[in-house]
Amino acid sequence: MSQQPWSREEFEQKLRDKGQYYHIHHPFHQAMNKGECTKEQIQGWVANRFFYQMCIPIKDAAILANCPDMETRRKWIQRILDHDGEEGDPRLGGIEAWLRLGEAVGLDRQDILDEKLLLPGVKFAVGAYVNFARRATWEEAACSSLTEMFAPEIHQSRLDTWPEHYPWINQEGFSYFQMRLSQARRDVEHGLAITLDHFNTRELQEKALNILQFKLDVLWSLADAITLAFEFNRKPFHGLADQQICHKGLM
Ligand SMILES: O=C(O)c1cc(C(=O)O)c2c(n1)C(=O)C(=O)c1cc(C(=O)O)[nH]c1-2
Repeated sequence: MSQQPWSREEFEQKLRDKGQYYHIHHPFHQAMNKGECTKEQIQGWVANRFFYQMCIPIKDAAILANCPDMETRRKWIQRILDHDGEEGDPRLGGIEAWLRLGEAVGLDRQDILDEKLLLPGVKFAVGAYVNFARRATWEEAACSSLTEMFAPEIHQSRLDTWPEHYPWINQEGFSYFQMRLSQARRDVEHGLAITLDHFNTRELQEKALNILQFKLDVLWSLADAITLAFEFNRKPFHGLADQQICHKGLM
């Protein structure tokens, strides 16, 4: 016989407990927030995280494409506008704000766009997330966005520690982290409501926890790839090529 579903409150708590595996606990993120990273390491993270940034609206468009519910689409579409920015709106979209963070840490905007520092491991991790959103149901894909429950804390910790640890970073670069504090909280409210409503048997609730773990794995793998390249100096094709090599497109 199948087990009783957890109550809404118990289920939400189990989702929130997954925060113990959030990338805020990854050694690379911990080092960044303790001021232990070099300029090259910060640049490596910013340039690679940009790929995640670029793919978020593509992932959200995939969710919209799979969602027959107009009310949900009306709310979900805001996520795309948050990242792409709206025409005529002086507020920055997330992608532009991230490019400015890139400039603030001393990177060239065109180099970021040309993926000069992008690692294959990061592409694979982010690609897995986008492809999951394409293939899964829209409720499952919405559930996978719930790592955002834990994101305001990591953005806030950067705002709290980076200006002191990395005085060479131009302060204007931090506006992305500031922006996301409120945007992530609003997104979570919506994503969580969808998840708590849809995953309403014990089997489905366990599936939701597994989906959230998948997304935690994506973020952890991304940080692992960056660690190998920028902390242990083992970029792909180390010893075989002078410059960084990575395929383009093909996702
Ligand atoms: O900097 C971070 O550590 C971090 C993590 C995450 C996340 O938890 O997936 C997101 C973001 N930032 C972020 O800025 C963002 O816009 C975002 C959207 C999503 C998503 O899954 O839809 N995650 C995240």
